[in-house]
Amino acid sequence: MRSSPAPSFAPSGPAGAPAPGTAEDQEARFLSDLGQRVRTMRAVRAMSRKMLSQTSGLSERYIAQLEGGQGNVSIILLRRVATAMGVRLEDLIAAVESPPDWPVLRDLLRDASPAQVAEAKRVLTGGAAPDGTGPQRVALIGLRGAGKSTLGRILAERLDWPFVELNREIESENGLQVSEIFAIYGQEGFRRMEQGALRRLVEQPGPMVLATGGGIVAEPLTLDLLLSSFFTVWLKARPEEHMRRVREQTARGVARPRLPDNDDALRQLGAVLLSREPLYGRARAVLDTADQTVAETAARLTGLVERHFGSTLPR
Ligand SMILES: Nc1ncnc2c1ncn2[C@@H]1O[C@H](COP(=O)(O)OP(=O)(O)O)[C@@H](O)[C@H]1O
Ligand SMILES: O=C(O)C1=C[C@@H](OP(=O)(O)O)[C@@H](O)[C@H](O)C1
Ligand SMILES: [Mg+2]
Repeated sequence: MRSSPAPSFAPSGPAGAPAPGTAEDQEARFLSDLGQRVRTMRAVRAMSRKMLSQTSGLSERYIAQLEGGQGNVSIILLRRVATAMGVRLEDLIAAVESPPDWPVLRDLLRDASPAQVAEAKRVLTGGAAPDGTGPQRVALIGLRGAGKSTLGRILAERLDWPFVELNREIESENGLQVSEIFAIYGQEGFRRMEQGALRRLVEQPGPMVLATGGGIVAEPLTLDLLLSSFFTVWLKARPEEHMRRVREQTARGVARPRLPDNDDALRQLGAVLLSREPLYGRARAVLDTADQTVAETAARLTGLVERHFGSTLPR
């Protein structure tokens, strides 16, 4: 259980079901699950222990103990950890059932059909009813160096659709670079701005190819909005390839956050990819870009999108 990439944001085990074992066993499992959730959410957000330590004020050693399921963290310190990662405290411990109707809604949703869940989400988010054809919108997701920007631009050109880079939208809306937003407002602030920018794009009419930022899958509401409003494609590669591509870009002078050139950086990238795989895997389509040239991948991506939209594409 601990070694598998548990889907984030979901409490482990059926809610309310009594856990087997003695009270001590259950408590040890609770702490271990809590630690696993902290580790997974930190990895999904690509935060090193050092970064989390700096933003939360907890020592790296303390965070390591927490993630290892050792020691009974105080609720205030756990709150600091949650705030530093931009997650809800209840997502770290278990679902908190605060609104009085929550248990009823939860039970209804658990037994609902996919169509009922989709309708409930549409009502709750104030979204428009689907018109059956679906908007001509494609979003590319994946880890840094997946090819979202490169392939997105080529795809948009071939389809003659506008190309939008979400991180550039966020930068122009807020008058700050992504790195500055992270430095000033932290992960939580960036994810809020990212969600706002995505909402505004979704409200715009017309077709679009969108290149997202690698961490867009970290915030459940943002991911849901993306999945429900775009034909999403996960551009997949191996950690070494992500690493090599980003390094080659940096060497060519392409402006992007650097990746340190060491084994630890590769290990971290691998851990981030592993933790995000269940989230990236929610895309409607997956395109493996490993051992492929840009031209080959671009041709396959264009074919994939054309097959999906079929006759609705202008000829
Ligand atoms: N098969 C491939 N698909 C996409 N990009 C590739 C491929 N092989 C090599 N690359 C290179 O990898 C880099 C991908 O970078 P980029 O498009 O900026 O990724 P992202 O926007 O996902 O971070 C580019 O320099 C591109 O030329
Ligand atoms: O993977 C990530 O956590 C991030 C990827 C970046 O986007 P790119 O994938 O465009 O580099 C950017 O959104 C931010 O620095 C966080
Ligand atoms: Mg990019």
